[in-house]
Amino acid sequence: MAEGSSGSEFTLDSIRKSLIRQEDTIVFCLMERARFPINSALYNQSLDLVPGFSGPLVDFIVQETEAVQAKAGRYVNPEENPFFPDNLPPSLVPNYNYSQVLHPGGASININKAIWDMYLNQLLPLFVVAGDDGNYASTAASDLSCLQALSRRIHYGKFVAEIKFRDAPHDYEPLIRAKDADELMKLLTDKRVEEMVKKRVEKKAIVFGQDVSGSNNADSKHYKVGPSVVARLYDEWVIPLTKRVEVEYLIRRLN
Ligand SMILES: O=C(O)C(=O)C[C@]1(C(=O)O)C=C[C@@H](O)C=C1
Repeated sequence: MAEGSSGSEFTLDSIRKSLIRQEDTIVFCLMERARFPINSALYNQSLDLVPGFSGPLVDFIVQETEAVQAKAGRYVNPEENPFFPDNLPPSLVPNYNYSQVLHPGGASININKAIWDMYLNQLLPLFVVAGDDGNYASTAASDLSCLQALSRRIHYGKFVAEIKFRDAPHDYEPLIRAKDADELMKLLTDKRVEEMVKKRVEKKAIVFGQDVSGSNNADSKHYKVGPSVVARLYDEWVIPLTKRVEVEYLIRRLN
C-alpha cells in the first residue's frame, strides 16, 4: 500500500514513516525544477503552441502524460489522483491487487485543482529564477513530478484519517454524524508533529540542496531551493491541504 511500507502494516507510525520518505521526493523534485528558469510561455493561456489544442502547453503535456499513465494503471492505485480526471482512458494492464484499506467514499476526494493552483501561482515564483531557456518539455515534465509528489503526499491524508478513525472511533463518530468539520479538524490536529515536520523539511532542504565540492567544505550559503521556501510550502500549503483531505475523508467515513 504505502510507499516504503509492507502493505500488511497499517499504523499511524507506518503512515508517518511514508510521509517522511515522501518529503525526500518532494525536496528532490523541487531541486530538479529549480534547474530551469520560470519559462512562463509554458503556462500562457493564449499562446496556443500546439496545433489543435487550445490552452497552455503545460496542460497539453500533463493531460497526454496522464493518459499514458492511466493506460498503464497508475490511477488504479488508491494513492494516485489525476490532475485532469475527465476523459481519462481506462487501464489496459492487469489490475494489481492493492490492499483496500480506505472507505469507498475516499475515492471521490480529489483536491488537485487547489494543488495545481498553489503550485503554479504561489510556489513556483518563490524558488525559480526569471527567464526563458526554451526547455519547455523538460520543464513541464519536472513540474509534473513535483505536482504528483505533492498530490500523493496531500491525498495521503485519506490514509492518515482512516487510521486515526480506526484508533479512536468513539471520538470521531459523533463529530462525523454531526458533520462538524471544525471539531474534526481540531481532533485530528497534532501541533507538535506539525512543528517537527516543518523543522525536518527545512533541514532536508539544507542537507540535500547544498553544493558539494571536491574538498570537504560544502557550500552552505547556496541552496538549490531555499530551505525557508520548503518550510513555508509545508506550513502554508502541504499540511493545511493534507488536513483538508483528512476532514473531507472523515465526513464521508460513515456513509
Ligand atoms: O501525522 C499526522 O498526525 C497527520 O495528520 C499529518 C499532519 C501533516 O500533514 O504532516 C497533519 C495534521 C497533524 O496536525 C500533523 C501532521
